[in-house]
Amino acid sequence: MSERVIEVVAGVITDKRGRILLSRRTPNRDMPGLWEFPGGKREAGETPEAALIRELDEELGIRVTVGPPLMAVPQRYPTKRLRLDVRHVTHWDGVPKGREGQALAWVAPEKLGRYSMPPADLPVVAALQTPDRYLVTPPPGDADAPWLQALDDALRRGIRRIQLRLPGIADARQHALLQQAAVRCRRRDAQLLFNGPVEAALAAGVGVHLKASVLQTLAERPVPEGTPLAASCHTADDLSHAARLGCDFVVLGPVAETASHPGAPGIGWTAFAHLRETTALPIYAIGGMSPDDIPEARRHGAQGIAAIRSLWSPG
Ligand SMILES: Nc1nc2c([nH]c(=O)n2[C@H]2C[C@H](O)[C@@H](COP(=O)(O)OP(=O)(O)OP(=O)(O)O)O2)c(=O)[nH]1
Ligand SMILES: [Mg+2]
Repeated sequence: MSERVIEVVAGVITDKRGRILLSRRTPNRDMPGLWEFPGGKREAGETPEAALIRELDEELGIRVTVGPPLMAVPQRYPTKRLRLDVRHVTHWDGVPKGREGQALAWVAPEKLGRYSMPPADLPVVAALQTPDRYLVTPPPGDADAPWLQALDDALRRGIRRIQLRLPGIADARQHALLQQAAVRCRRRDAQLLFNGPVEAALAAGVGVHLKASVLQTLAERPVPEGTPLAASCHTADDLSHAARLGCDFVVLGPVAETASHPGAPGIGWTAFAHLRETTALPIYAIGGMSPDDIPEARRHGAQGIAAIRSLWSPG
């Protein structure tokens, strides 16, 4: 991992209808024909904002106001390493034109998946389409009612992606909680993934979350396309295996020390970003994370954070 990292800055330009502008790479460059967020390489001494303003003028003929960062994706390609720094563009003047002969398309966010994009863009698309928080449930205590109440509270607070994890709970009780959680999530249009037997998840009509140890035993996708599939990853090997199985997203960590594994140090953000480089999967950072960590997670290529405590009973 010695080569220089190429710094690229790109913009999410949104029209009044919420469609996003993509630009098609021309035949004479690398990755020809792929669609991308308009932008380009930062020049020496240039800030990311100045680079984006210059690139969008050169490539599209528009003058932009650069808004907040969406995320930055460290990515390793066969012959280079880059860091794709993606910014929202909050305002622009002029009519975008393909000034370098490139095709342009305005695309509704939910349709971005129909466009072939470079690997570094896949986590960015996921961040535009799916939640920045992935709640992992704690097991219930003696009674189910307070646990179900806490689940409802989390849904009411806006949690829309949940891993049902019930370590140490007997099968019959797990099954009953799965049914009740599935109903509640469906009502709120939230995605539920069961960290447990695949057959039980399929019968309940929910997705599957694979433990790292289970992930490694599988040779192919254990659920049909369309059933959400995620996995817990700790190593580059876990990540490549999850990508081969066709996981929709993964969690990677522990980033920091966590109350569920006291004394086990986290891998830290630098190691997280190095692992992130090796895959195009959308990733949530896990391990001692709270919503306050989302901006830092996004600077290191995560689309957000996964957590038990800070998302289950905040404050
Ligand atoms: N602009 C942009 N580049 C991306 C995206 N995703 C991605 O992997 N890349 C890669 C493709 C290229 O290897 C690199 C950007 O280089 P580029 O060729 O567009 O650079 P540039 O606009 O400065 O053009 P040039 O003067 O170097 O030809 O980043 C993306 O969404 N937008
Ligand atoms: Mg460019």
